[in-house]
Amino acid sequence: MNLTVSDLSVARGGVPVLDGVAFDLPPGRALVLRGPNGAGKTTLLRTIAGLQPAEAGRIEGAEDRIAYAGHADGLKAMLSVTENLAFWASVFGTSDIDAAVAAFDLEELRDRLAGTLSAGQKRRLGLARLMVSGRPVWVLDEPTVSLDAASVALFASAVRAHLGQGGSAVLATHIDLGLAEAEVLDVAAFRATPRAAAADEAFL
Ligand SMILES: Nc1ncnc2c1ncn2[C@@H]1O[C@H](COP(=O)(O)OP(=O)(O)OP(=O)(O)O)[C@@H](O)[C@H]1O
Repeated sequence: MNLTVSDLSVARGGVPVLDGVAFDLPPGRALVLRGPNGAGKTTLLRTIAGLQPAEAGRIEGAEDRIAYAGHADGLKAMLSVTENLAFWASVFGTSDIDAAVAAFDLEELRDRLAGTLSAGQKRRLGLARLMVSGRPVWVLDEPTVSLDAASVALFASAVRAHLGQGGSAVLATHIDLGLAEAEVLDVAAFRATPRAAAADEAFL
């Protein structure tokens, strides 16, 4: 099933950010969002993930199919690495955490409390959660922040494996992950024009 976005308008804090966003993402493909700081990548990803409503337009193929990883890792500090992943496996109704532990090189950290991990280790654990979710569409906002070169390579391999298994991914990233099969969407092309009516109201 494709993730299809049509004529989508998104806003942040009541201010229009993007208008007319459209793409069609089939299984096995990745879409990389580009654009300068403040262009609207996070706002678009949050809307696709269902964390905020769209102003207009349609999103098809998203419901119950998305695993979202945003700026916050969303970890439980007082649970171990294994317990965090087991918790998420129970939330998503899956059971296998071993593949995610191996893919993100977490074996030696299994019994460590998440709160005691380094920033990059926390990020690896947060990303490992994507695999545990079993969800086909990964929506990722700057997933490589805090990762060293080796961890970026692990992450890129995990995304490639996910695509190879028929998954898909929409991700905002400023670095090249070497995903040859990825398409690029520059969100700056969809910049919303300010609504004149809203500005006029200040002078009524
Ligand atoms: N919590 C908020 N409340 C109001 N406006 C916000 C909020 N967060 C972001 N914005 C504004 O919304 C617009 C889009 O921001 P967004 O975070 O989506 O951009 P981005 O492309 O992800 O940027 P970056 O590359 O810096 O992460 C910007 O003008 C920003 O200042």
